[in-house]
Amino acid sequence: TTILFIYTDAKGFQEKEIREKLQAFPGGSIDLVKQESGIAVLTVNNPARMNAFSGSMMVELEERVSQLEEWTEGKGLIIQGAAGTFCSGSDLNAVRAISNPQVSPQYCQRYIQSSGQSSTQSEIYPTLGSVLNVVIDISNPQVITLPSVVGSSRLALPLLSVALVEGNALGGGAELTTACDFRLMAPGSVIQFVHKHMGLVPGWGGAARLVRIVGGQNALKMLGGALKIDPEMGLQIGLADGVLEGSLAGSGANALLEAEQWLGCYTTGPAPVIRAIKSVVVSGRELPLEVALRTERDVFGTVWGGPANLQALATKAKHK
Ligand SMILES: CC[C@H](C(=O)O)C(=O)SCCNC(=O)CCNC(=O)[C@H](O)C(C)(C)COP(=O)(O)OP(=O)(O)OC[C@H]1O[C@@H](n2cnc3c(N)ncnc32)[C@H](O)[C@@H]1OP(=O)(O)O
Repeated sequence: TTILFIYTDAKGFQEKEIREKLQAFPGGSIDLVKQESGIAVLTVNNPARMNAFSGSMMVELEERVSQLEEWTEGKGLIIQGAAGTFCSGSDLNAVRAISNPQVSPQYCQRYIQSSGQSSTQSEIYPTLGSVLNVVIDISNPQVITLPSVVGSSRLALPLLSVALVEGNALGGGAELTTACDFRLMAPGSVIQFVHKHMGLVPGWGGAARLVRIVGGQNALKMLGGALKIDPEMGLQIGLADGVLEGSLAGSGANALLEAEQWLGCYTTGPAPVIRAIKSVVVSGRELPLEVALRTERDVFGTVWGGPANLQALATKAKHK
């Protein structure tokens, strides 16, 4: 299965073992609603901790992404946080427990053994990060399966994805926003890579993606200054793709409606065509040119002569 592939492929970790370790830190949920419109909504739901990621939520995220991979009618994905705020990163209670072997000696011992690390406390924290990295990076919301004709491995979900940022996206939450194609910010919202204040750097792939989104100069400033990026600054540096209207924002339902309308501009049309668009753009961005060109030709072959193409030819469309 996909899950098995993910976990066994990643540094030799076994699925069951990793699941058990993460499940030792429960709380919250990752909720998925697939809609008729072809747009799914994924909600990071742990409001008592400002939607921080518990261990069990990591496991659920991977499961939801697998479900999205199997959703062939899907075109778009909105990732939001529950109760008007996005995500405050890792659950600090779990991080503290793992950083202190006296709180959870058995867990730490097993963890250290399986990861081949030594047992000093300073090595335990980054080790947790690498487990989270395995889960987030490989099952990040951009992970896609290219059409089988390409014979390629997973790159990203074949869905156009948006992070709907209300309230705060901090630490790992800021990293999660970068795993989406687009970011929409509500008035008053903040994206902040607080890693420096935690004595850290991003470890979930957030730095590498951030550089691609805003460029090296802006990424250095954002990480170096742990800058609070508001919607205006977000637009200015290209981190935000849009700002929600003040009149609609503030109520979760309205913000979501607005995000759906915004995303609908790009997902209107037949699913195979929208998914093909995502595939050619991701392969163009992520793969070496020669491979990307080959991929594009193959993806083209999946829509050429397809229903949408034939219908367009039959209607003698004018594009003005
Ligand atoms: C740096 C990367 C690293 C990784 O990759 O693993 C991380 O992501 S570490 C986590 C980084 N995030 C933080 O440090 C967030 C810390 N929290 C805050 O700054 C504030 O709580 C804030 C701004 C999110 C919200 O402030 P506000 O005043 O509106 O609410 P409270 O502070 O009263 O928060 C309510 C409640 O939520 C708990 N909380 C918030 N964030 C976390 C978290 N990341 N993990 C666990 N719990 C969290 C907070 O402690 C409060 O709980 P309570 O029991 O009511 O005291």
